[in-house]
Amino acid sequence: MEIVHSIKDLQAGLAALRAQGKTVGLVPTMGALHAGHASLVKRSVAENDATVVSIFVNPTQFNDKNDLAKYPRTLEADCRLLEQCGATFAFAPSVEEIYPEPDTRHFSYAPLDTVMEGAFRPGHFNGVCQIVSKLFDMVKPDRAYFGEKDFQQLAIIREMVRQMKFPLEIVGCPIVREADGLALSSRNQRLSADERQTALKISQTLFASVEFAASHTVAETQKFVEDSIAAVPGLRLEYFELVDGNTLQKIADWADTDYAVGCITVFCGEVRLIDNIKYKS
Ligand SMILES: Nc1ncnc2c1ncn2[C@@H]1O[C@H](COP(=O)(O)OP(=O)(O)OP(=O)(O)O)[C@@H](O)[C@H]1O
Ligand SMILES: CC(C)(CO)[C@@H](O)C(=O)[O-]
Ligand code: BAL
Repeated sequence: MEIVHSIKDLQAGLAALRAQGKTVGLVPTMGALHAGHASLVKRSVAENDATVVSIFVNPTQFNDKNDLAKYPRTLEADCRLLEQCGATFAFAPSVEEIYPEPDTRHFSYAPLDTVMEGAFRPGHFNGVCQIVSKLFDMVKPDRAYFGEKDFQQLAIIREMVRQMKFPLEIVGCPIVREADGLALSSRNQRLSADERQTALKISQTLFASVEFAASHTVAETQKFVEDSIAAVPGLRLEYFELVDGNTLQKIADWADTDYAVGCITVFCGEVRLIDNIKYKS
């Protein structure tokens, strides 16, 4: 595996592969890699001749400076994991390399990007689209891999690709969880041992809500989740929304969709965690 920091070096390496007719997969990340990321990388390695993994804590998608400052950075360990997964390039650019001047482009995919994370992290998806579109332009991948843990992000990137006609395939990958159910997240590293136990209630509540939903209305299921989280000291619910998985609009009745998804964001102490779950129709 080659570790590259400049766009020029990355593109030189990619040109050599392209000249041999090789396909390229791209896995965009912000580093602090874990088994969730590894699942995306392994899938790309299996489906493409070469895999680029970008490691870049993208400042334009952070609306909270504290969150940006505290985001874990573990480049050496990340590169060891990527090597084991069979990645071809780890692309770890500086902020100046990616944004030599401010990116003034504005991306708007309303109503997909105005609800949930879009409402609580103003500008977040604009920043995500800025960096992801730059990566698509730089790498020109055949396929790009994103996790379903960031469910709304995946929907917005699919819409960006559709509208901007990027000639690539977006591959959504299932959420990887700890053995006890907690969704893997780089931000889990910031949890104390006690908080880690408390955070477990998030996935447990989602799993329980799927069983509950089988014999209750959407409104009752909403209340079940809200009450379950409120009953846990140390957790603060930011939102829980039951939405159509394609439109991301709230549903009022299970019959409104055959693809219902519950998206949740919870503060565990100071750490903001997200998760989601599908409901059977
Ligand atoms: N547990 C997981 N299962 C599957 N994919 C995941 C998981 N965690 C992250 N990903 C995916 O990895 C890619 C990079 O995500 P990112 O670097 O933000 O990691 P992260 O763990 O989601 O970090 P954080 O949630 O703290 O921002 C995204 O496409 C994301 O959806
Ligand atoms: C897609 C992404 C790498 C863009 O910075 C980020 O939003 C993430 O890690 O999900
Ligand atoms: N995984 C989404 C990146 C972020 O939280 O900014």
